[in-house]
Amino acid sequence: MTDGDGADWTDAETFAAALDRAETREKGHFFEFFAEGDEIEHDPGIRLARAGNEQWLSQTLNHDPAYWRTDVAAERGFEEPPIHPDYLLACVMGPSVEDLSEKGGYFLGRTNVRYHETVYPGTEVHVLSTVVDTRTSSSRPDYGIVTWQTEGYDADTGDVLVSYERTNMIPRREQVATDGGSTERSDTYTASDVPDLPETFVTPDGGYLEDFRAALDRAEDEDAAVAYRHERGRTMDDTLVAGLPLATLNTARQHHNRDEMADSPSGDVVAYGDVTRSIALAHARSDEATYRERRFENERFHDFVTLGDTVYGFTRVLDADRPVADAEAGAVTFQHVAFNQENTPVYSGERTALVRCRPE
Ligand SMILES: C/C(=C\C(=O)O)C(=O)SCCNC(=O)CCNC(=O)[C@H](O)C(C)(C)COP(=O)(O)OP(=O)(O)OC[C@H]1O[C@@H](n2cnc3c(N)ncnc32)[C@H](O)[C@@H]1OP(=O)(O)O
Repeated sequence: MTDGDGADWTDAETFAAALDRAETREKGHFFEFFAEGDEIEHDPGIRLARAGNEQWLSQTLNHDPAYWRTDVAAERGFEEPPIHPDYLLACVMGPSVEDLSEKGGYFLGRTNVRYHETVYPGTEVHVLSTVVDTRTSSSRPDYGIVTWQTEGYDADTGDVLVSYERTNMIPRREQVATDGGSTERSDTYTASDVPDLPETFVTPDGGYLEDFRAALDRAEDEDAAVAYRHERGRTMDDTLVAGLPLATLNTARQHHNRDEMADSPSGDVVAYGDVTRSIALAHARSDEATYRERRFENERFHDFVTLGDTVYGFTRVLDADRPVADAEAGAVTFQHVAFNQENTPVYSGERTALVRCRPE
């Protein structure tokens, strides 16, 4: 095979020499690119399709029929089966990766996740991020830490659908002197991540609002916590690790480039944080009568999840309100932990959802 100048590209040496001389057209941005207050519109945007929603829900075990059965959707007060909040969130973060984090680095956490509207299939979503904080990582001189506020909004109406603050480690173009912190990995799950745990755990009798309220009352009498694990686990396969993030336009090499990841600390591709969390949340939701998702706070990704790892879930119930008038549901605040087959926590976060009252 020769081109016009007679170069033989199938000759290994010729091609290796060409690659050596070639400049790489880079993707993504280094830490130095980001300055507080900068606004970045993420051009790809995304169109939310029912097929993508159903693929996400089936693969992550979020088997809640309100998201595909019209009769159940109507009973739950939706116009038609809507887009699931986990899928919506992942689809808003996905198109932002190319601009914000494709250069590499780790998704550390997210907070202030708010769902502003119910979203239906066919919605075109545009995504906008604002840099809210940049700082040097004291423990890893090759990285800085950036926090962005991101909003996904309806391209037709301009209404904000979901918003959150996300923090990543981002590689620096230039290394800087640090304050001398260690570059060793710290214990990634610290006591401060979990409220103090009493000796005794109480498990609710069921998944309705009354069950959570009764369990919290019982726990208070016995100086116990309402906490339990969920039985299901989900082993991370190619569909979950590479397929689902790509379906949200997430271009992070961590999920789909095994060649590049072989030399990274994880040694292999790692799961998209939104997939890992959605699986643990699905395990939790399978033990509760969810009505609506409301908000998430203090989400942290503590450790890598790689191909072949299995994701399980653990839940502590922190609070349960009285029913909201007319909705026949009330707010429950949970702390969820995703953990792997070695019982290592990989994700934790606080979630408030409306949970249905027991039917009459
Ligand atoms: C979409 C996507 C990628 C993308 O987006 O393209 C992804 O899905 S990718 C997959 C999901 N992700 C992961 O797989 C990461 C799992 N995780 C780990 O493997 C370990 O966590 C670690 C190796 C990253 C770090 O390990 P570690 O060094 O032991 O961790 P820590 O010392 O706790 O944190 C180090 C510094 O980050 C500061 N820090 C931590 N958390 C927060 C937070 N929430 N807000 C603000 N600052 C924070 C901390 O304050 C410290 O700052 P300093 O460097 O200044 O001390």
